[in-house]
Amino acid sequence: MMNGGNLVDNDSAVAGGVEDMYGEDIATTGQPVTPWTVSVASGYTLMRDPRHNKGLAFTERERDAHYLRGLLPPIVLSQELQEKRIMHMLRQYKVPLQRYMAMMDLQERNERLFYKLLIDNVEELLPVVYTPTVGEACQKYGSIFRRPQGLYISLKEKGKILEVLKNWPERSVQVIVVTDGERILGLGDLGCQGMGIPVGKLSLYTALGGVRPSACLPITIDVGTNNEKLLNNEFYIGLRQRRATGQEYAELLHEFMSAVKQNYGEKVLIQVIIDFANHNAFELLARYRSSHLVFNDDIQGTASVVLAGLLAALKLLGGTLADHRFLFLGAGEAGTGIAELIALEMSKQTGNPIEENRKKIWLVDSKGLIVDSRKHSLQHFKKPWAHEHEPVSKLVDAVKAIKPTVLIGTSGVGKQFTREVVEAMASINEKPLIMALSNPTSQAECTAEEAYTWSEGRAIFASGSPFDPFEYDGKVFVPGQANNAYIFPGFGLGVIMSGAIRVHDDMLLTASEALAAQVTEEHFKKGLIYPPFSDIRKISANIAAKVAAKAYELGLASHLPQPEDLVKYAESCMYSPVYRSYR
Ligand SMILES: NC(=O)C1=CN([C@@H]2O[C@H](COP(=O)(O)OP(=O)(O)OC[C@H]3O[C@@H](n4cnc5c(N)ncnc54)[C@H](OP(=O)(O)O)[C@@H]3O)[C@@H](O)[C@H]2O)C=CC1
Ligand SMILES: CC(=O)C(=O)O
Ligand SMILES: [Mg+2]
Repeated sequence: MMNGGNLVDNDSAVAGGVEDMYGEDIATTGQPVTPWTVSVASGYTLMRDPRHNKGLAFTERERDAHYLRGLLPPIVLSQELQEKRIMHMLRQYKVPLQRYMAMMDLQERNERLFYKLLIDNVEELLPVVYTPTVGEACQKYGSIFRRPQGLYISLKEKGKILEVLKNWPERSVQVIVVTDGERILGLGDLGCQGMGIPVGKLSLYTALGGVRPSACLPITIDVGTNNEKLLNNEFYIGLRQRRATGQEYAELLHEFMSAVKQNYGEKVLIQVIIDFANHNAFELLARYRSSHLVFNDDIQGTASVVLAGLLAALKLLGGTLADHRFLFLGAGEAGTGIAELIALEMSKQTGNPIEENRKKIWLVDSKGLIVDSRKHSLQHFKKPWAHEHEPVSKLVDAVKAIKPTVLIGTSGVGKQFTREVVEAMASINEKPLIMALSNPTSQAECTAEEAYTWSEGRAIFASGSPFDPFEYDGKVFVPGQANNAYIFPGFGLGVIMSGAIRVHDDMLLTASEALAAQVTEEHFKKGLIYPPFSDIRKISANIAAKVAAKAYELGLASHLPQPEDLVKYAESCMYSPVYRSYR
């Protein structure tokens, strides 16, 4: 059964006013089509339809009109009271995974109530549906699995991916978030169980960026896993084989990318690539960025959010971006992605060639500082960062040698910013800027408490997963959360509302500036370099407006004419979870 509302995609209308929504008319007699039927839900079916269910909030009139009498207890609750009741219930759970499961159950039961909770209680619930709890949920996905969410495309579907896409009940998809599960947060290869990440990210596209839930499609591509524990786990939900690589992998991914374009068209559909291992992630982005509307959240989204934090932090640190020296622990997707965007912004600001700016940025990988003598054996994305220097193997020695003003952790390995490292940063800088970006919390390079204590309260600190405020020497420090969740929802909305056909680096830079502009004096006083998530819908509308404006300026926007007030337009496009009345 199809849900009502939002079924009509005007672009697919055929002559004569008949809409060929399901491709039945254009299909030849030899091509299989899906026999969709559309019906109006009522009674028990209506209550079991998460998109339309209101539970006890169905009004007396709706109960009469929709055959619900007797199926519900007599009381009628407001959505606000339902929200209060469920928040109360959630707070009873002491185990984060129980909260996660309760939230997933709610999403499956009553979608609008799920989003109302998430929007109204974003700071409390973000750590539940997103990092860190989503990490644990992925690790245990096989055991906690109830109803499947999203689309699973495995090697078994090779040659049939277009048909699989047609099984998805929504026709007006605007954002696809896809993972192959090989690098889930800093937890490594979780194979098919990585599905929790696209599901979680897309719930943020809706809650934080206002993209309609029906327009969001989470996908996991299952090419096997090299995680022995999962392969030997009887509850594992994915293909029980080692990962396909090389041509077999490339062919499946190519079929997927082509099928998506064929099924949905290239206009106004952003394919967001997340948590792939870096060797595939860079390759996919390079291969498809000129033919598809692709966005790699770990490379591009992370870069944009960190640059925003740096631009804001300059108000506390002083100087321009080019006056600072940057050292990264971790030279993968996140590390090199951020480094490149910083260098690009420096070029925009100073007019210096990007090669010059790169020299202010140093990276350490698992083998030590990236230096010119290692160039021949480096992966291609590390080569631009191989500067002249003698080899240095330990991070603390790299800190002492490079004397960075900013230290950024993107290693996926916890506890790497030791006391020695933080103290070295604090001895070089009055206000050391330390970002421990690795997720989930267990993988953070250091905790907020460690950063503040070891720097004697002088560090400016932000982390990928949230930390509670910490009191040191009578002062309360509020750690910021440097997470791409600040950027991707608003960025996606900006792309969708402008009908941008490609993602351009200038759109990332403008998103950073838009986010940095939302940090106020009041936030700086608390040591924050990001605005609070509680303002995220307003922040996302601003990011969306700036991204859309840039798309129009670059000639990449296809929704014409350009709306006059893009912030207002962004706000008007945003999904609201408030219940609708049923006739
Ligand atoms: N806060 C946020 O918004 C985001 C956070 N992240 C987090 O960043 C982390 C890394 O992600 P990503 O860049 O995609 O991963 P990658 O696998 O692409 O990169 C990891 C890098 O860390 C290096 N590394 C691993 N172990 C060590 C070590 N012990 N010492 C020094 N370097 C080490 C690796 O070295 P080598 O190359 O030699 O193997 C590699 O260069 C993850 O934990 C992820 O959760 C990612 C995206 C967004
Ligand atoms: C936040 C995110 O995208 C990651 O940790 O991979
Ligand atoms: Mg990620």
